[in-house]
Amino acid sequence: MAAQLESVERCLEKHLPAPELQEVKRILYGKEPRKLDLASAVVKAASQHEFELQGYAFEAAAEQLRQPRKVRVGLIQNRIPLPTETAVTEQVAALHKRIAEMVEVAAMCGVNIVCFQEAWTMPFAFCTREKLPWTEFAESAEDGPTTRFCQELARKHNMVVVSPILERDEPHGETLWNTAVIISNSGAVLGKSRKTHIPRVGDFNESTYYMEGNTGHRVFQTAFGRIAVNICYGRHHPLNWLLYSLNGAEIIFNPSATTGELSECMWPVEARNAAIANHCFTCAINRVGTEYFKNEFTSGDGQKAHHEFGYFYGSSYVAAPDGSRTPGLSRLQDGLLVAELDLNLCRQVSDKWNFKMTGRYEMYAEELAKAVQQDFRPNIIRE
Ligand SMILES: NC(=O)NCCC(=O)O
Repeated sequence: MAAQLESVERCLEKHLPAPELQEVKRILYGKEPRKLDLASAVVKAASQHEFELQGYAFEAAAEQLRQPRKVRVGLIQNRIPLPTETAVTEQVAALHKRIAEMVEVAAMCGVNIVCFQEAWTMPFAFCTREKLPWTEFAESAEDGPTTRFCQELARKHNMVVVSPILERDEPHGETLWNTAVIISNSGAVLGKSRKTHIPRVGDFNESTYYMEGNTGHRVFQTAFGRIAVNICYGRHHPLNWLLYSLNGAEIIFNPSATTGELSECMWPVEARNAAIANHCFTCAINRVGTEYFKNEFTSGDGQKAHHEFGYFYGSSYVAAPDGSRTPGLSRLQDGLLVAELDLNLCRQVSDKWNFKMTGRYEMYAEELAKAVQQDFRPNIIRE
């Protein structure tokens, strides 16, 4: 039943009278980003390929010494096109095909940096705790078929591609990782960023498959700005966002896979709060739909075994450092969200709110260093 709601914003638009709607939007979403005027050919292409297309621009004040630094990001959310029982190579090929057609439209919209959802080349099968065939979806981040596919996209469209995959690290004992590969608009692999925090909640049994990432909080200098990737569960960890920001990230992508019962009330808050707290843009992406697995699995909660692990509610959005945000993409269908970001807004908001100056990092560092010691005792004053 809940899965039938298209989006919170559509619901508000449908039911609130115009003046109240404007006021509710102002309070809930902040300054409304301008709607992008997308060419009719683009709108038609999206509709032909049966996905939603939305476009917005976040503007910054004009400055005397700096030109506007406008970059267009594209967030892609999608269902898995084939049943999970289909041969691995067929599933991957179908996903490549789907993403290629969506990226084609992103290119028509002038997108400079595109990011896909977490583990985009596969069903989110970690709930099953089975190894085969799911581990067969793992690929080399440096030269696997998906990275080569994304390199072609990057070259063809002069676009930076953020490609979150299940990585098989051959030189290190063929270990598995949850990794985002960052491909420059030149087509070169700029590097990779591994998921820092592995969930231990509900059916997200990912710790059965891979370890906490060891790539730290690296930031990638691209032709269009400095970007970082905070994969899914990392969004619950404010220090994770902070460290990408301390390393200079202007845009932090959060490719995710998360379900309604578990996290939907947290979704609109976390990435948006990170944009505010760190004076940067954040881009939250979630997959869509219900994925069915042939073999039943249990959730270790005494309930009956089941074949699905919940509804992935889409709702991808972009948040800006001034607290404003785009509406979410649909909860129900594939979608491309295009957002034009003037990166000058990051410093403008920083100069206004000064969190990087008012933050007491030395004090936090000192107290954290004590808190992780074995002999630590909480600093509680008692009568
Ligand atoms: N993929 C993933 O880390 N999901 C965990 C659930 C959540 O963070 O909402």
